[in-house]
Amino acid sequence: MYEIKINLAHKSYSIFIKNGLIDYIGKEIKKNYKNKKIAVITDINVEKFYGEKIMQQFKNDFEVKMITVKPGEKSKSLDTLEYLYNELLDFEITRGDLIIAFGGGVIGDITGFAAATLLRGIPFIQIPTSLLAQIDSSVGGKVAVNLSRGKNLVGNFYHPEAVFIDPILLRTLDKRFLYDGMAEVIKYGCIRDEKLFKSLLEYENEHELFNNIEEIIFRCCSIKKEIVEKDEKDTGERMLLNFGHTLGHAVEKYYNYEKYTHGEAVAIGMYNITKRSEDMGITEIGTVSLIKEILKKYNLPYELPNMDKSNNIKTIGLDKKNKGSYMNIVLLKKIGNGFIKKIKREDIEKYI
Ligand SMILES: NC(=O)c1ccc[n+]([C@@H]2O[C@H](COP(=O)([O-])OP(=O)(O)OC[C@H]3O[C@@H](n4cnc5c(N)ncnc54)[C@H](O)[C@@H]3O)[C@@H](O)[C@H]2O)c1
Ligand SMILES: O=C(O)C(=O)C[C@@H](O)[C@H](O)[C@H](O)COP(=O)(O)O
Ligand SMILES: [Zn+2]
Repeated sequence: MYEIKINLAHKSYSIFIKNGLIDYIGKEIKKNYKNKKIAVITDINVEKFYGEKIMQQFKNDFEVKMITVKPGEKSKSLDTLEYLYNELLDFEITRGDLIIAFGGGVIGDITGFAAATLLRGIPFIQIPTSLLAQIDSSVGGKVAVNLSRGKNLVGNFYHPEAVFIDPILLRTLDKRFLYDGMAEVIKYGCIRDEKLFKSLLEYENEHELFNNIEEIIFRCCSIKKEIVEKDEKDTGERMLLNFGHTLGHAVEKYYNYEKYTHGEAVAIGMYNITKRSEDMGITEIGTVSLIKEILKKYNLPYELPNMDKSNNIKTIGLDKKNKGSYMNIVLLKKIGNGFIKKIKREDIEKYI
């Protein structure tokens, strides 16, 4: 079993990674939690595959309730949040109990935000089930819901008590969402780890990728740990994790979260901002062609769709990396070497 400890000034917690962990997760949780109510929040797809399995783990030792929402980004909304608050209150949950986020990034983000805010904070655990959630969203404490104006506009930093990752759960993941997660894996390679990037280019097939998935998850979570420990609140280095997201979030929102998944939109964002920065002489020549090659290999889009530019600029105006009249954008010097560039708001058009 891999264990990665996240050490923050105010809290520490562990990420456990092991094939088959789902089969004894109840025992692991029981080591630290007794006599508690547990509310498991999930979506319909994950419930279909693993609902019974997870309930089986808790039903003898805890009073447990499963709360299920519709799958997909549209569920990361204020309406779903209110539904969750009501279900949790019907269960008479208290701050002495436990909430479990059991699903992909959508479930992790909304459950984390509900846990952060209901009764001013209830402890929660992440059991991520999609690749994206296992390598990115379950770690680091960013929790949020979307508003109609944009992504993650209402949120908080609220860390889980622990993260339990079982890569075997990825076997039932739809191929589209496997690649969706690969976009964020590629992101880590771009900003921090040329070796990871190159190995992703070299895998001959999906079988080889799956053979290495536990290590890939470990590597991505380790990079995130290093960055989050230095800059938990996203005021500096953590912004690197937002590579491709300035434009990506605008693309997702422009199509009302229906046309592109988060990872697909981030792929478009990474390619297009790098194309511009390479043209401007900021990024080493050849970088964008490597990004194109890797995105094509993992069935990810890269071309910017024909969108209304002024609408995009308006959405980007709400990006959380903005500070007053300045924006922070994430660019690459080359593969494996990301940096943050401070630009004037009016200059953003040059980069997107
Ligand atoms: N908090 C963060 O740091 C952070 C980081 C990256 C992304 N995010 C957020 O994460 C979200 C995207 O996450 P996602 O890609 O996991 O989307 P998702 O939660 O919608 O999951 C993708 C799909 O896979 C299904 N699924 C999940 N696990 C499965 C399994 N094991 N077997 C079968 N089906 C399964 C889900 O039902 C869903 O249909 C976005 O909202 C994004 O903004 C947050
Ligand atoms: O953990 C981070 O920091 C990230 O930026 C990770 C991103 O992959 C993720 O999509 C995050 O939710 C984006 O955050 P936001 O601050 O741009 O809303
Ligand atoms: Zn992301």
